[in-house]
Amino acid sequence: MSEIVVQHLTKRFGSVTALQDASLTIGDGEFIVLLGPTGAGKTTMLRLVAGLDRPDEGRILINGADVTRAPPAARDITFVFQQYSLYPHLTVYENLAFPLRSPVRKMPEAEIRRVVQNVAELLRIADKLQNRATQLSGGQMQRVAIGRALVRRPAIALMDEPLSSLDAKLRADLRIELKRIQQDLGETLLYVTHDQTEAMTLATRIGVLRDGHLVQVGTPREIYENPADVYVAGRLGHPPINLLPRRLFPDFPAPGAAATVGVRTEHLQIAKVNGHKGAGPAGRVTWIEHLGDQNNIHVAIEDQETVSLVDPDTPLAVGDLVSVSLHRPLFFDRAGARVQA
Ligand SMILES: Nc1ncnc2c1ncn2[C@@H]1O[C@H](COP(=O)(O)OP(=O)(O)OP(=O)(O)O)[C@@H](O)[C@H]1O
Repeated sequence: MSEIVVQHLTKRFGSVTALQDASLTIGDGEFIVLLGPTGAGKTTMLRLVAGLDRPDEGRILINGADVTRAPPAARDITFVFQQYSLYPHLTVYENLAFPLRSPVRKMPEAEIRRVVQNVAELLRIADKLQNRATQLSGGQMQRVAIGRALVRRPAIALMDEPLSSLDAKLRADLRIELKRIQQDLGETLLYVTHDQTEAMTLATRIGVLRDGHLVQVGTPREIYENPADVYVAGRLGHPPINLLPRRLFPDFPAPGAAATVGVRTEHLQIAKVNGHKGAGPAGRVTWIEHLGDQNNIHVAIEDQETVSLVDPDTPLAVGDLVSVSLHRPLFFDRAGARVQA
């Protein structure tokens, strides 16, 4: 069992506050993804949990023990970085066996063989065990790096954009495998990315960071459907959520404080109107993107550009007049905070 508690962590670098009062509890077997743009504080949080940096304020507990001042080696953690960090002169087998060979563990060689074989099979690199690390492809190397982090069953494995240096196809394959392995092993993970697809598909919970603040923590579905503010709403969804002034929808019931209406592309529904205007505000089709399985229809409502996701068979052309209807809109006040309907 593992539980990692991060309490009120603050880290400053000179005049920059990289992390401000961040608190998070990571339960056993959770896959927590920290999501945010560059400079948001994701790596800082990871490095503090790893013990590579010391916080200015706050505490870190791993399984009840306060490790805030403990060096990395004294914490029950492993990490994987963006760049492969294998021992190039060793074979894949030796790379995987290395973390198990610590003098403290005294693991018998037969047991090491069994564990390494098992992880190699999970990672689908069992046929590469005798290869040197340098004889592997990028994807295989990163597989081994992930295997090496998981092989000794740490309290928590920390991963900083481990898939970002791989090409898109490999990244998608390894993403699925990483999730499968994490589930099979019941591993606890803290994972940093700025890729929303990784966050949505890997995480049991996502922590959204902005300017050093952990602004919301929730399941991918909670973050997508129930964002705390305009910023979080804009982090997930591709194309991004439509953010429109309230005045465009005078007939739509909305809370008094609502200044902005947020509508996801799949919830902005449009219908062609012929001559007479339909219900709701009218818009004009300005651009059509054909994606194969769906079309992104760009619609101008007055001076506002919006995007609607429609079935590719819908007969629409640039210049068409459409009526616009909103489903499950989100409301935000002037400051961008969520206002409940
Ligand atoms: N060692 C350092 N010295 C000075 N400033 C730092 C240091 N490490 C991080 N920072 C600053 O702290 C802030 C947060 O950085 P951090 O690396 O945690 O962001 P990030 O969300 O991981 O970004 P990225 O996606 O680019 O890795 C940034 O403004 C960064 O410039």
